[in-house]
Amino acid sequence: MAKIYYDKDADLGIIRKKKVAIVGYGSQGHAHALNLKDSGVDVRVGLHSSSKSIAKAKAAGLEVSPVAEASAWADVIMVLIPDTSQAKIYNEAIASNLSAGKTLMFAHGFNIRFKTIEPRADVDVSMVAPKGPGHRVRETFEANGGVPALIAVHQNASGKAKELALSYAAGLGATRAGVLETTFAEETETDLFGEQAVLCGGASELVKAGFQTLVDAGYQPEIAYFECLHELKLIVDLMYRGGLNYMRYSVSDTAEYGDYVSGPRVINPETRATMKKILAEIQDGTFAKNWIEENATGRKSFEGTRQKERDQKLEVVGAELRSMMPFLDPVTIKPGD
Ligand SMILES: NC(=O)C1=CN([C@@H]2O[C@H](COP(=O)(O)OP(=O)(O)OC[C@H]3O[C@@H](n4cnc5c(N)ncnc54)[C@H](OP(=O)(O)O)[C@@H]3O)[C@@H](O)[C@H]2O)C=CC1
Ligand SMILES: CC[C@](O)(C(C)=O)C(=O)O
Ligand SMILES: [Mg+2]
Ligand SMILES: [Mg+2]
Repeated sequence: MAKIYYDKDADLGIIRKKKVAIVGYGSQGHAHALNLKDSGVDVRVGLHSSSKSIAKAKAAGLEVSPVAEASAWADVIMVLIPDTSQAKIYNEAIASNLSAGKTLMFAHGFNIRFKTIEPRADVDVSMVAPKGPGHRVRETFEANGGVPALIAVHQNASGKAKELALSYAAGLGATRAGVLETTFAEETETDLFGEQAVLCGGASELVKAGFQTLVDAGYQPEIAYFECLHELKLIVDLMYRGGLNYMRYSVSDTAEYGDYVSGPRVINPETRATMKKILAEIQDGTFAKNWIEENATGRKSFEGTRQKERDQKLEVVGAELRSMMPFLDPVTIKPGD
């Protein structure tokens, strides 16, 4: 049985007595910094001098310092820059400011699991990993809710690493939803698998393949967009509230019958075997090695794919349709974002 912690299990007073450096002000960074600040925690954001996030963080009322300075000032250092930049920044600006008794924290176990960061033994190393995108971590907190999170302790020099991680999770709003205890290895492997096979890779390819099948068969792209992307959110919202059972209760019996007979033909034994292979490549370090190598050699393949994906017909049609639905608060991703 998973060990799950809620508000009543966490002491917010622990993190309120600490100085917390949030390194990075992107998707997770802005959410952690602002939620903790709103929870009464003494927060400072650490960014490099040419960072385009400095202005945003200052405009939100946060104090900003270079990463080394923020790390020297802090008792707790949360690393929230991209996974493949963390080892370099850790070696250049954090390690020498990480003295005995301090706490180093992560929101994903990648660099500890794959040993690209190996902190000194006399510091605590822990993780609070939200199970949701950073912008949702902030929005849900502002609506008095929370996004669930995983906590783990890699080094417990003080003997109090878990209590501090739980307190941090409370400041973030995660104990309102549930905080599950895990290890760095379990978080890293399940998170990478989930985003690749289901949440990002699996869902995107499913949407693209459905859209393309309809368009190739001569149906209107706008109808294909509404059918395969827009309505997906409405369906997933039902799952979010009541699981597959509530979704199947709400859709027609015709849709439910189609779900049972056709779903297993899309996600078939071959797809399941591929999922196992993807998991094995995460576990044996192949995925991490390839991703680190891609970054070290200039991200050519990644950037090329990103551009192609951004320009595809599904995105062009979708942007047009969303612009007619201001109530969705549509977002346009521009080059450089
Ligand atoms: N995205 C998410 O929702 C989730 C992320 N995580 C984990 O959280 C961590 C942070 O991810 P995420 O929030 O997506 O990161 P982002 O890509 O959003 O981080 C961007 C921030 O990092 C700064 N940054 C980028 N490169 C460097 C660098 N080389 N040196 C210093 N600062 C840099 C950027 O500064 P600049 O202003 O210069 O751009 C910006 O402030 C990762 O470990 C990730 O796995 C965990 C759960 C969900
Ligand atoms: C699903 C992607 C994620 O793991 C997340 C938002 O939880 C990430 O790495 O961004
Ligand atoms: Mg995740
Ligand atoms: Mg992830």
